[in-house]
Amino acid sequence: MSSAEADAITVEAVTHSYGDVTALGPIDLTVPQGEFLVLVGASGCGKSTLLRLIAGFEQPTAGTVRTAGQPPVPGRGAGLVFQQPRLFPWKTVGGNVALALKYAGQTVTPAKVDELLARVGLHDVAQRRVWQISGGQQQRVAIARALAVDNPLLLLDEPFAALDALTREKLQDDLRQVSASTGRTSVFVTHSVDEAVFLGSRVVVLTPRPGTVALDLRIDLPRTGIAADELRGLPEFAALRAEVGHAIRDRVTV
Ligand SMILES: Nc1ncnc2c1ncn2[C@@H]1O[C@H](COP(=O)(O)OP(=O)(O)OP(=O)(O)O)[C@@H](O)[C@H]1O
Repeated sequence: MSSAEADAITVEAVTHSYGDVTALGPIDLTVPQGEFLVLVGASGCGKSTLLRLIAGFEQPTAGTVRTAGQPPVPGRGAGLVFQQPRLFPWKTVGGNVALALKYAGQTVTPAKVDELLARVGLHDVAQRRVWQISGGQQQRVAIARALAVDNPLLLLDEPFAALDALTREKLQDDLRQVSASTGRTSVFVTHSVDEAVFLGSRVVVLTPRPGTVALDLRIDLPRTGIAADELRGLPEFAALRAEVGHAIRDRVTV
C-alpha cells in the first residue's frame, strides 16, 4: 500500500468560493489514518467549509479532495456530528441509534445499541425520549449515532459549542477516550484553543478568510492513561495552548 492510499484524507491545492467570496485556500493537507485533526481559527475563516468539502457536501472550486483515495460521497464513509444534535424527537434514545445502524445497512440488535450507548456513557437512558434527556446527553446520542456507522471517518463541526462549560469538559474527556479506543480518523472544528489542544493529535490553525494554513502543529501529549485535569495541568499543555493562541491572534485584526 502506497502512503497516498494509507492517507485517510488528502486536500490538494484546494480553493473554495461562494460566488465572489473566496472562503478557503489555496490549501494542502494530508491526514494519515488514525489522526485526530482539529481545525481552529477565527470566525468565518473557512473551517466548516473545509469540513463540508471533506464530507463531500461541497465541491472545491479548484483542486482535489479525496477520502481513502476517492472523491468523497455525501452521506457515505463519514460519521457526522454538528453543533445541534439533529435527533429524531419521536424516537427513544435507543431508537435513534438503532435507526443509524439500520440506515448503514447493519443488523440492529439491542446488544449493539446498548454497546454504542455505553461507549458514550449513556447505558441507562436507552428507553427515554430525546426531550427527556439533557442537551449534553443529546449530543452524546449524536456521537453514538456517528460511531454506529462503521466508517473510517468522524467529522465533527463544533459539536460542544452550545453546551455549558462543565458538560463541555466532560464530553471532551469522553470523546478523547472514545477516540483513543476506536482509533478512527477524525476532523474536529472548534473556536476553542483549549479544546483543540486537549483533543487533537494535530492542530491546524487557519488564517482569516480566505483560510490557509497558518500553523500545523503536532500535539505530542499522552492520549491514554492520564486524567483530564492532569493533562490540562502539564506545562507542555500550556505551551502548546499558547502557541496555538498566538498563531490565531497574530492573524486577527480586531
Ligand atoms: N453557503 C454560503 N454562501 C455564501 N457564503 C458562505 C456560505 N457558507 C459560508 N460562507 C462564507 O464563507 C466564509 C467561511 O465560512 P465558514 O462557515 O466555512 O467559516 P467558519 O470558520 O466555519 O466560521 P464560524 O467559525 O463562524 O462557524 C464566511 O465568510 C462565510 O460567510
